[in-house]
Formats: sequence, C-alpha cells, structure tokens
Amino acid sequence: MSEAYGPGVARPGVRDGAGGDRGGDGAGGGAAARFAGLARRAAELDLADPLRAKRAEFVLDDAGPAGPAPGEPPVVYLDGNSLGALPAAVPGRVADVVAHEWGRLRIRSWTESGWWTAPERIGDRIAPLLGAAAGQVVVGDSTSVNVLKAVVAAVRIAQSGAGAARDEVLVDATTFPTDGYVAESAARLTGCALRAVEPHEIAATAGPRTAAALVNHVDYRTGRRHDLPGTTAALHAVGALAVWDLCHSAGALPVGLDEHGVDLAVGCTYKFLNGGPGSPAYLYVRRDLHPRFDSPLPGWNSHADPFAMSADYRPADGAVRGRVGTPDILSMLALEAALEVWDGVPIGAVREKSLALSDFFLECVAALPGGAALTPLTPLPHAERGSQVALRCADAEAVMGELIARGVVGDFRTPDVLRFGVTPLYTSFSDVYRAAEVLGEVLDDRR
Ligand SMILES: Cc1ncc(COP(=O)(O)O)c(C=O)c1O
Ligand SMILES: Nc1c(O)cccc1C(=O)C[C@H](N)C(=O)O
Repeated sequence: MSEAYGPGVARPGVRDGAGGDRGGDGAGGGAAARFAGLARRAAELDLADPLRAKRAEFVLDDAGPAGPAPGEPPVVYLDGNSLGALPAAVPGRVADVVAHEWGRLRIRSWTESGWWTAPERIGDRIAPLLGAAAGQVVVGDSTSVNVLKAVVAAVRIAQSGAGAARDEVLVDATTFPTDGYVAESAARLTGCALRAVEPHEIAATAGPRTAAALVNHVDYRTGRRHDLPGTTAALHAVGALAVWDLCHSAGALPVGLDEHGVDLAVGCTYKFLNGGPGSPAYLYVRRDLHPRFDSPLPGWNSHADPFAMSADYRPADGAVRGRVGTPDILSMLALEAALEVWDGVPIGAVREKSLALSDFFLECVAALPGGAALTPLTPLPHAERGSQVALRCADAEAVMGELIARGVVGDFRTPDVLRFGVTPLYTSFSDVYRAAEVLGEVLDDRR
C-alpha cells in the first residue's frame, strides 16, 4: 500500500460473513459521530489520491469537460463493474468516424482509416493491461462467443497431445451463467463431459482426463478473486489448459497472463475498460499456441488471405486467427478512444486505489449504526478481492431500488446481494462514503 492511501485507510472492522465489529453501539449517537468523522477522511483521501485528475476525463454528473450538471445532485455511480462510465474523448471520436471515415471516405476507410487492422491494433492496446506482450490479443465478438472459441480451441489442443484420451472440461461452478452455458456446448462439440467444480477446487480436481478448465478470475457476484497462478500451474501439471474469463479483473487489477503462462483468456471491454454498451470483447491466445489454435468459428476474417476468396480455409498466423467475421467498427473505434484514458496509468496504481476504496467502503459500512443488517461477501484479504464490494442484505432488490432512487447506483444480484463496483479511474473516496451514508439512511427508513 502506498503513502497515498496507506495511513488513511484502516482495515475495515468487519469479518467476512461473520458479523464482527459493526460499530453499532445500540444508542447510535457514538456510531453516528464516528461515521460523520469518516467524511473528513474521505476528503483527505481524495486530496492525496494520485489518480484523482483522471475523473475529469469521464462524463459524470459532477465531472468531465462540461462540468457539473445543473439541477439534481450528482449521482454516485458504483456500477462500473457492469457498465463503465463514458470517457469524454469518445463522443467526438465516434462523431468523426461516422461523419468523416464512413460519411466521406466510405469503403476506403477499411485501409486508409485502419479499420481492417483495428481488432489486432486495439488488442495490442489492451494487452499491457492484461500483462500480455503484443500480438496475442484480438478484439471482436462478445465474451460469450470468445468463450466458445477459447474452450473448443483449448480442448482441441489438449486432445491433440500425446497420452490418455482427454474427455472432460471443468467449469467454475460459481460462474457467470453465459460461461457455463457455452462451456456445456463446447464440451459437447468436442466429445467431452462438462463438470462444474468450485473454483478453489479446480486445481485439485483436474486429472489426466481433463482437457481444459474455464475459470473466472473474479467472481461477478461476490467479487472474490481466484488463484490464477496456482490454478493455471495445477492444470498444466496434469497436461490440461487453463482458460480464464477476465471480465471482472481487466482494468481493475494486474492479471499477469504471460507471467503465469495462461493458455487462453477472454473478457469484455464494457466494464472497467469503459468501452460502452456491447463493446467488443477480446481473446488472448498465448503466442506459442497460435499454430495449434483451431477455431470452431473459422470465418473469412481469420483466413491467411481473406481477399483471395478461396474455397479452402487456411488460417492466418498470429492473433488474427481468433477473428471471425467483419468487425463492428463503430463500437470498436469507440472502444479505442475509450482506452486513451489509460495512457500513462500503471495498473498497479489502479489496484492500490481499488483496494483502498473497497477497504474504506467496508469501513464506512461497518461504522453504520444499522450496519448489522449487512453481511460482506467480498473477502477481506486483499489477495482474494477484486474491485467491488458485495453485501448480503434482506430485501436486497428493494434496498437497491431505494438507493438508486436516492442517487446511489449499484446493482442487485440474485438472490440477496447488493453490488458496488469501485472503478479507480473515476470513483472517489467521497463517492463511497456517500454511498454508505445513503445506504444507512435507507436501512434506517426501512426499520
Ligand atoms: C464473467 C462474465 N462473463 C461474461 C459476461 C457476459 O458476456 P457477454 O458480453 O457475451 O454478454 C459477463 C457479464 O455480462 C460476465 O460478468
Ligand atoms: N452485459 C450486461 C448487459 O448487456 C446488461 C446488463 C448487465 C450486463 C452485465 O454486464 C452484467 C455483468 N456481467 C454482471 O457482472 O452481472
């Protein structure tokens, strides 16, 4: 923890799922005073925040080039783990792509404006955020589609190796549903059985019949970070491949794909990478696996010579092999403009602030007089935490509805989870303080 946040952020006084010291003293007066004291701390932490200038690069109610919006008090936006806020550079760039590149240059833009090579170029822009060297990430399609490509390709690679037949795919039992659905189909396509396994048990469960495992780096519901290096190494030890879903980690914490020898990875760009609704996803294939990457969706964009229009399929070399059909250029170039906010931002600094924000939010929640109604699901050890705080709460859906009505936007996940994403490029300590304060008011009003 750096000087910037270190001394200011105390360890939260809550224990994971166990109640703990919630600061509720029954009388409420002392707790209320303690809670009020946290407002000053939030302001101090904001002043010392090395990333605080980044907020002005986003369109938010109280930030961005246009300044504060008149009228309504600014919304506290803690849902960047579902849809990232709009980077201020995007509207102008999209307008230019539409008016000039499409409007004036028309078909020439495929070459003259770099449209054709955008999937690899933007992949190379995302790669450093994933800890990947250039040439291994390609942007396109949705995460769901990339899960299919990655899992089928991983199984095909595993099955082509020497040794016993591999007929089993493991999937994280707590996964976001789309991965489970697609993995089941990928397993069927490759003659495998699919087995759902708790993520922390995948390392010990994988065996000589395992072809591949699909695991989430960070759990979408609880915000728990799983052991990417250890699980990957354990899969390799039995000859299986590791496929990671990075939707909830890319842009929020270091991933270290190359360092940890991950085989394939996928992720979306509309959360912490702020690419916009439905922005294209990405696929990482480790360089040495490129020659063996056999896509289940070998569209013409992945052909070695697409404009030969040959009847025979011959895959391109490199990350291009992960492409399918014509890229969604408007979304893709909006994403490219959105990625400019990362210029000069080390992912380590983002991680530090993310942990400081979630610690501080947990501390504020613990200090709420009514905080006993909330059970943190997000692990307290930093090594196990992603970039959100998930709180179990009775009537969570109604509580989140009231929070949103009062200007604090998080989200609800079934059955009883309040989710608050912290996105260090634009979330402030005052934001999370205010969110806890309003949460306290909502809980008080419901008592
Ligand atoms: C872990 C994870 N995987 C996949 C997805 C979604 O995939 P897609 O972009 O294909 O809808 C999400 C969120 O929507 C997610 O949280
Ligand atoms: N992709 C989404 C969408 O199109 C609509 C609403 C929400 C989403 C999400 O991204 C959900 C998100 N993956 C989650 O963690 O719950």
